[in-house]
Amino acid sequence: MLATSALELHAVDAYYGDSHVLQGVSIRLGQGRLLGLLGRNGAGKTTCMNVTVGLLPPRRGGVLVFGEEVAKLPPEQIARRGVALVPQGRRVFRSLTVRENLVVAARKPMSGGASPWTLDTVYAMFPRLEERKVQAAAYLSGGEQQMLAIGRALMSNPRVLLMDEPSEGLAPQIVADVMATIRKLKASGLSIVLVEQNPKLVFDVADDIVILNTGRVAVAETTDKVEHGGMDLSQHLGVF
Ligand SMILES: Nc1ncnc2c1ncn2[C@@H]1O[C@H](COP(=O)(O)OP(=O)(O)OP(=O)(O)O)[C@@H](O)[C@H]1O
Repeated sequence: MLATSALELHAVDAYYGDSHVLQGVSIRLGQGRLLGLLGRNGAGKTTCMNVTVGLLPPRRGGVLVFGEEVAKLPPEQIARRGVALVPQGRRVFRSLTVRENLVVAARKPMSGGASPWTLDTVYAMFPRLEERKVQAAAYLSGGEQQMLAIGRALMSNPRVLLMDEPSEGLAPQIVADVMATIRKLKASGLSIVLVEQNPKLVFDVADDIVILNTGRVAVAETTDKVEHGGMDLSQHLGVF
């Protein structure tokens, strides 16, 4: 029998108004694994994140967090169960200081979770944030804002971390830093979904890959199979 998944979307149908955006989407994230969620612009990746955190309740289907059904719960209740989102575009609180951004997100870990993240451990991971702790987030560079968005999610001591295009708009060296951070988080045992446009970035860190194409799962395989299995990915991802 399979071990309980960290996260499972089961036959999810989701709509924006009349627009049927996710059509029977099933995704399984194993505990301690990193799943790369790929797909072209508009494929439905962010919508999967919104469904998972309760911002867009699915019309049909289930969302299970460590085996517990959460699809009908409000976002706050889902966050309490240990799901944190690093949203696309960072969305830090621009008028708050770095420290305030982190403190407002603090939450005790669920019992049995990994060792707790605190201001000190977040600053140890991102020394740059400590250097800039009294600055308003609006004055941070894009890379620093991404560190802050990740640090803020960690302050909630999640069991499942969702990252929506964390490399977007960043210079290559900063992207490399973000990917190194993601590797460390995976090594700490966190279960992670990494949404990306760039398959090469994902192939480097992911255990498993799901590719969405116009709201449906087109591919769900191990990274090794996707990368070396001779699949034709161009129909789902374009040229890369
Ligand atoms: N708030 C909304 N209202 C109506 N339609 C939306 C809304 N947000 C997204 N959509 C539509 O839903 C579909 C899926 O969008 P989604 O943002 O999930 O895609 P994505 O794969 O994350 O793409 P991107 O890489 O551009 O972020 C698209 O057709 C998009 O136009």
